[in-house]
Amino acid sequence: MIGNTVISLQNTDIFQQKHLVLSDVNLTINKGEFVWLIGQTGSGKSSLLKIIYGDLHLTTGEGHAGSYDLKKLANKDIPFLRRKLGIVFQDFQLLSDRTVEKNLEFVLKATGWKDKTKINERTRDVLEKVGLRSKLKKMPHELSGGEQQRVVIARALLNEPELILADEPTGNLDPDTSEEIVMLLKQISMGGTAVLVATHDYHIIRTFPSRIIKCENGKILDNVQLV
Ligand SMILES: Nc1ncnc2c1ncn2[C@@H]1O[C@H](COP(=O)(O)OP(=O)(O)OP(=O)(O)O)[C@@H](O)[C@H]1O
Repeated sequence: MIGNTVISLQNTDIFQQKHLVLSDVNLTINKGEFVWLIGQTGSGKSSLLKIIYGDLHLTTGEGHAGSYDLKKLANKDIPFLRRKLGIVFQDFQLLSDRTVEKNLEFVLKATGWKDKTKINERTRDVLEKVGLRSKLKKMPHELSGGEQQRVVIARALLNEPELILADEPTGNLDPDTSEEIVMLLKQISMGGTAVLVATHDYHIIRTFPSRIIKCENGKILDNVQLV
């Protein structure tokens, strides 16, 4: 992280298979900020997230995520970059054949944690943060949709990320549960972790007003007002 800046993209073009999706992107996200990301389907939201977590390669302009220079990112750096990012995506679901505890332990071990006591403590700490300490031994199918999403958020918090990236985190949830999930993400941002949330749900944005960035006509617009 350079100063307060967690994400910085300058004059960046974003491509999918040589097709230019977003051009001349300029975006800065600071520590503790909560930012909504909107745009019609196919406008480039996922592509923007992919540049940030190293799934698309940055070839033009400048880009930094935490202390990582996205332009110089080598394949070997990607797991380390992702440790600094908490990822809450629908296609990064929980392992259905393991308890909540084992799901979290799996990620800790995969990211280099070895000490059993520390793994136990960290697992319980993050579940406490998301209000699910009592669900440690449950299987994912024994949890509600909202509780499963809380476990996904707990998993994203395991390695104390500088930024949480969330893609439609409330997509399958009812309005009350959606509000609880966004409230939790807001609390996390108030603790200093930046949070970037892609959503199509304008109702939830109006309930929790915050900075909005929008993908539109191949550009990123900043500080957008909803009409
Ligand atoms: N793997 C890919 N190969 C080629 N083109 C792609 C690929 N993934 C996405 N695209 C194209 O890039 C553009 C932006 O897609 P992207 O997934 O970033 O949009 P989005 O705003 O996230 O859409 P949604 O809201 O539907 O998730 C679209 O025109 C899409 O067809």
